[in-house]
Amino acid sequence: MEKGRIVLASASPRRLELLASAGVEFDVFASDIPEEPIPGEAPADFAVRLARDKAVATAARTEGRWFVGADTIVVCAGEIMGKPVDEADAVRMLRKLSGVSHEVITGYAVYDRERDGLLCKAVVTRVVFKPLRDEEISAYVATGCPMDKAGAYAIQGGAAYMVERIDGSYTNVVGLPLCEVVEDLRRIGAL
Ligand SMILES: Cc1cn([C@H]2C[C@H](O)[C@@H](COP(=O)(O)OP(=O)(O)OP(=O)(O)O)O2)c(=O)[nH]c1=O
Repeated sequence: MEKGRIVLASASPRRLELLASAGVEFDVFASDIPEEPIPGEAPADFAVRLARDKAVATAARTEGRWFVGADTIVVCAGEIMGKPVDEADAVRMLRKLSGVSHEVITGYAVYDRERDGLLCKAVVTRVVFKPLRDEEISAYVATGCPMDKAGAYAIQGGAAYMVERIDGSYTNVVGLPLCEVVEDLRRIGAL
């Protein structure tokens, strides 16, 4: 694989690690896209729109052929949860997730600059949390870990023990549905 042809449009260390773990060679270029849902926008459409914007905006700013953008959101009882704005917000989100089922949606997009082609998808994983005690929530929030995670938790970190069940892709929850992304990159000739 010729280096520099795939660009991951992300500042997320999780996405970088996941894509690298699949043996894909790529460059990284962080995008800076405002993340606000349009009123009435369906959650999956929102995640895909952001993923597309990240990929396309990055293509305008740096060299490369294929640009991969992604966005992960948590959806619980109709609420789209991005990253918490502060610790109180993280506590609120974790209380809401306690003992119930929610969806983690990662939208991803691959922009092919040479063909001006765009591939976009959303992958959904269902996650069920055990009921959380207030002390568990406050201890976890005090670690600081929830602050840069959608839904205020990291399944790969301190929240692993809170997860009772998961139905669907695990890497999708961490931030990039690896199986699907690698398959798509192969299909479009990027790998
Ligand atoms: C639910 C969950 C989310 N997350 C992370 C993945 C994403 O990094 C983050 C959601 O924020 P995103 O806005 O999707 O991504 P980002 O801002 O971190 O990076 P970029 O936009 O530059 O690509 O939450 C976990 O690491 N573990 C989890 O279990």
